[in-house]
Amino acid sequence: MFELTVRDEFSAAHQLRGYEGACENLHGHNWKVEVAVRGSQLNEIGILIDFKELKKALKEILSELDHCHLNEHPAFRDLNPSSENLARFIFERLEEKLAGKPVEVFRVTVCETERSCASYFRG
Ligand SMILES: Nc1nc2c(c(=O)[nH]1)N=C([C@H](O)[C@H](O)COP(=O)(O)OP(=O)(O)OP(=O)(O)O)CN2
Ligand SMILES: [Zn+2]
Repeated sequence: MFELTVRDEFSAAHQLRGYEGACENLHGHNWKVEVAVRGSQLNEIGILIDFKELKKALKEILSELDHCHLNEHPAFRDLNPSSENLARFIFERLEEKLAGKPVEVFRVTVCETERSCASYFRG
């Protein structure tokens, strides 16, 4: 089994509805995102999937979130744009984009700061 990871980032504003504290107010983060995919079948040149293809898929998803007020995004109108929910959103979008490819999305990690990250994976 092989595991590949790619990383990217986006900047966005959010507010955590119902949070008791400053995070309920509108504020922003430079979110860092890491995606891990797994698979076992290498192609004839010895790669699982081109890093370029993974990075392009991730970039397309993050461009939808970049410079947005996340609470106004259709996915987060009724769901708090927490790091956890963002990680799951990116995971599910990536699964759609990589359908039919020889990899499984394994884990998506979203970091609000260098010290605070949430990961989503299927347990
Ligand atoms: N489990 C989660 N907890 C919190 C989330 C979240 O998405 N999942 N989000 C927030 C807020 O977005 C807040 O902006 C971040 O708070 P915090 O990590 O405390 O940010 P600080 O800038 O204060 O970071 P320090 O590491 O304390 O400097 C809150 N909680
Ligand atoms: Zn925040």
